[in-house]
Amino acid sequence: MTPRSSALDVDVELGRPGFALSVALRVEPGEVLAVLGPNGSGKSTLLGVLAGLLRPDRGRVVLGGRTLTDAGRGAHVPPHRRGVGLLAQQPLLFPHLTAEANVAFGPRARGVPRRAAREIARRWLSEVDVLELADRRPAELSGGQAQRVAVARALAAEPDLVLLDEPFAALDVDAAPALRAVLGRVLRAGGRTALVVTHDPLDALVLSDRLVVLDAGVVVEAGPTRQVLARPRTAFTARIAGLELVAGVAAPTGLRAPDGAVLAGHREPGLVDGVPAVAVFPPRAVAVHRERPNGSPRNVFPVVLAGLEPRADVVRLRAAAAPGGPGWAEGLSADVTPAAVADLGLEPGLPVWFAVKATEVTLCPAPGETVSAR
Ligand SMILES: Nc1ncnc2c1ncn2[C@@H]1O[C@H](COP(=O)(O)OP(=O)(O)OP(=O)(O)O)[C@@H](O)[C@H]1O
Repeated sequence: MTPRSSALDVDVELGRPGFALSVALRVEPGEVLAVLGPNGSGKSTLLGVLAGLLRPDRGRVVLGGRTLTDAGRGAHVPPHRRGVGLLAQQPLLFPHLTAEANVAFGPRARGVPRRAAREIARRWLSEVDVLELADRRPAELSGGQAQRVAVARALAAEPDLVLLDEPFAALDVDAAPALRAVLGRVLRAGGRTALVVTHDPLDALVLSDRLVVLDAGVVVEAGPTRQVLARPRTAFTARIAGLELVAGVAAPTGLRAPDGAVLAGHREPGLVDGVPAVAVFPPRAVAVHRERPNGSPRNVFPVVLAGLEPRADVVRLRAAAAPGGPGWAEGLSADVTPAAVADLGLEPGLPVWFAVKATEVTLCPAPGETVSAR
């Protein structure tokens, strides 16, 4: 389980009728980069170029100083020699092999003797919490279990770069958060250089240090994940981010914000008290009141309305910090119906209360804070 940390440098162009990918990016050794973007923006095409399944028209892919692709020189290392591990949406395990033999496959292919490969496989199965399933075949595993075995298999091969293609897309809502936590842990512990393609901003938040947003084949935004999602520079990113964020530290009762206020929420598996964390919720989960509400478990805080923007079927309210209220409320949004705006007589400058049900808030670690030194 030697950590492998290689930098990835990509500068490629690939054209198709009606579509052009033109991407330059660098992933630092041990860094996890998320690639977010809508359907057809080129995410899978980029992964295909990195994995060696597609040849770009122009440019280079360099991993840990090795040139994997150089279109100008016609150089192209084939997929299985790249030191690149791909975790696809479907686990793609060998059906006739046990979980253990599936994971041992990579080490065996590298020439590791049988017993040692078996030990490596068992270590990785234990790492992803499925050691007790070592003797089962893929048909005897649930989707979530099979995907854990696939994670173990990808990492046991000691790739210099891990590519994750929507790794939770095929899982049900219960299995996805647990696997997300496991992946976050093993990628970080191993200091892996990784690139994760996803539609889901929550995946990006839990797994990645940095984020790029692709649209129509080009990078439209890039930066530390939390910063990009919390303060999107383009309306496009704001729309896909679609999340409100409060940063703080994980505490037994929730997220402790810098002013000491605690936001209650649903904890992502693996969240450890005392680490930097974020509370995340969609603006539609925020209810607005003229008077302080009582009752069901809610996170309630005073704000001043800074602006009202009509959207498709809602009005987005922008908050400013209220005098004496929490500073972290500055810039938060609430989506309410036009009827609620009229009923409550909402207008800029009005002091109101925002209330968010704890069940609508997700508490997750803020990896960008803990992992990346930059
Ligand atoms: N094999 C192919 N042949 C021709 N065009 C393709 C092929 N695969 C993808 N495309 C086109 O290339 C563009 C980029 O597709 P790509 O699959 O990379 O997008 P994506 O961001 O991964 O989308 P999604 O989120 O839907 O998977 C799209 O216009 C798509 O229609």
